[in-house]
Amino acid sequence: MGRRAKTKQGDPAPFVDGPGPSAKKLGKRKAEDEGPAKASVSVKKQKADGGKPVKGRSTEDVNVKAKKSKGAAETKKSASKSAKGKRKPVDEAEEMEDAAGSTEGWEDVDDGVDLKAAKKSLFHDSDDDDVGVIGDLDDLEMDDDDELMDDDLLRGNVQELDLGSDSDEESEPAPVRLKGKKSKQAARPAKIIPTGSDASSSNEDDEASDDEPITMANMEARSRALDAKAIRDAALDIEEMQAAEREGAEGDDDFDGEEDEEGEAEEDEEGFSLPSAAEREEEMAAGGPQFGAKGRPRSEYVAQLIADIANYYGYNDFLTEKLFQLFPVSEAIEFFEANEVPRPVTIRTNTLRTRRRDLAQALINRGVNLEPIGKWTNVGLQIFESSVPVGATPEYLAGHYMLQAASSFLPVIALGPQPGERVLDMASAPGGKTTHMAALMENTGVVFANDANKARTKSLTANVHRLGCKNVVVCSYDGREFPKVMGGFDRVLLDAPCSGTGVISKDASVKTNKSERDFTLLSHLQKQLILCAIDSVSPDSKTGGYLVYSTCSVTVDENEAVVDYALRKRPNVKLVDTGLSFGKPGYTSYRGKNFDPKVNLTRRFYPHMHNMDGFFVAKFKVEKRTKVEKREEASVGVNGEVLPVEVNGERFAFNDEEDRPYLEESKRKSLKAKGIRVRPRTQSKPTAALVLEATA
Ligand SMILES: C[S@@+](CC[C@H](N)C(=O)[O-])C[C@H]1O[C@@H](n2cnc3c(N)ncnc32)[C@H](O)[C@@H]1O
Repeated sequence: MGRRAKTKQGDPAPFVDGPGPSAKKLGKRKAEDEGPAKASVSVKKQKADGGKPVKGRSTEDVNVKAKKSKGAAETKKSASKSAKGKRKPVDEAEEMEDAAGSTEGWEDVDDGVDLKAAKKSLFHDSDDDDVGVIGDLDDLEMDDDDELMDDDLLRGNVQELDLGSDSDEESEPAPVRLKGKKSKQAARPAKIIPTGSDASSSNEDDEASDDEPITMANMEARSRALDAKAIRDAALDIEEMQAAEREGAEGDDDFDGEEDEEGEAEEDEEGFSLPSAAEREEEMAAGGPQFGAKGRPRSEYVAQLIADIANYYGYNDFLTEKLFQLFPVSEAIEFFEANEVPRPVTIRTNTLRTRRRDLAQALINRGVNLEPIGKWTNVGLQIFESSVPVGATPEYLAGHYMLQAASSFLPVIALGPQPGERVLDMASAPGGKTTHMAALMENTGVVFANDANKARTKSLTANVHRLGCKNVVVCSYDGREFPKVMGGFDRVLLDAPCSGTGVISKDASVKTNKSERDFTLLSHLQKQLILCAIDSVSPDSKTGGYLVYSTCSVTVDENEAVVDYALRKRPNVKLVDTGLSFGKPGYTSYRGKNFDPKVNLTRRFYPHMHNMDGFFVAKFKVEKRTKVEKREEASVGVNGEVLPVEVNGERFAFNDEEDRPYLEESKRKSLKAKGIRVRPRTQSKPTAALVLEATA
């Protein structure tokens, strides 16, 4: 059983503008980043807390606790703030601005607003009649970050949510209600939160907990702490081995068994003896240097660590390895750990209905404790605590805001739709990004909001109405039918169906229900969709000619590999800068596979680094095709074409015959979703016939 099943989640950490995590803690990758926030997570810190986050306690609190021994006074101050009731958000926002020496990020709040007069309203019992997601997920069980925010969050107190259970899409939505005054979130620190991998604080706590006698009450916690320590130690072992390997490679000249003047092998301070030439020969004969216990190669340690992570966090082995491979060892642990912590609750101001400062004031008046998300968005607000259900306030019902993950703002910001344009949102339900685009376009031009899953277009339509978008046309086609259905768009957003490995903190089922085949099929679908998306963009557009491809997944097969594939298949497109001020550059090479160097213009976002859902954004400019360009003909239809795909770095082509049942099943579901009657499985027709039926 995974760790999630054993623990309740703590409260989310805030987004904090500023430099990314220190190089010391997260290595070079992090030092380069200037993310807006840092997830405050750590296996080490959890050890001090018995190996699990305490319910109702934020990660900041965990860190505050870490500091307690050093600064009890500071913590008391926070606690007294909390005891007095809700904090004064704007005062605190001002404090933060002062600290940052800037007023950006809160620029649209009236300075003179008397927020002390803010009063609490009671909406605890209001029913949210917003339309939740109805019906099944699409064929490939797409994960949908926005939906989880705007629909799933409506089903209960976010802090009480059992994130380990599958969301029930049919269930009656319940209003979101964050914790009220009692929430320990009020004690959160206002600055960048030190990572839990802070060795000094962790050690203090380690010692304290080890000294305690073992009792029935603390036994379980201690056991979890030991598990966490084992994983951490294994990670450190592997890092040491990697360092030793690197040193070995670099210092080969010094490491050839040369003896010093006395004829003895060099010894380090701890009495380590370098192997003699004979020993090394023996070692090489046995298959190369062995680390750790004699006869145990590094790969065994890595395999053991992966198995431990899978067991501890409750992932299947395949996905654990896939995710583990994305990062250096210690960062991988941070990633897995961050997936155990909910991301901050965020809302997007609907500028078609209100301004952020007015919305902020209205919500503050209702007892909501909030702040701007960061300088990179002028419409986002982060909710820290609320005495009212934020999914059922009058402002929510009147469409003044959308409950939306911060990461979901990114592709729309990158796309930058302009007033008067013609835009396609190829996979749009439940409409978080569609409604954002409609607002940026000031309700002018037209947004075609498409989704293959007809059932999901109901929540899309409901959101379009609630937010007052008048320039949206909802339609339901398989995205691969574009541009045949319609083309010539100024801009296209393909927020592709994906595995959801970036939103594991919201949907823990991803940990166990994704297999290698899922990733192969998803990558295949994404490649088909991206070519159709490219072909739907008008290269003649006077104002645009752009495509943004995004996913809420962190795997390379669903991101860089898809982008690279599109670049190879469509010589008339090029990658351009996303315009996003933070995020890690995409991989240009991964596990022996090299991508187009321009893939470094794409951006990756991580829970452990940016305190937002894992996300990927790529922006393309579509240009006219020239005659000289020899278009590598892509097989993008739905009738079982051969497409090269990557699985674990290896290329192979789809076998039409083998895949036919999957393709047919997929088509069948798609037709059913459109309300078209399909024959029972036993009498299913060949795929080609099904396609004809679909287009008839
Ligand atoms: C990540 S979600 C989209 C979230 C949406 N963009 C938003 O911001 O609210 C992916 C969507 O793709 C849809 N989908 C799956 N396969 C599709 C296809 N072949 N064509 C079009 N849409 C598809 C799913 O029904 C799902 O709603």
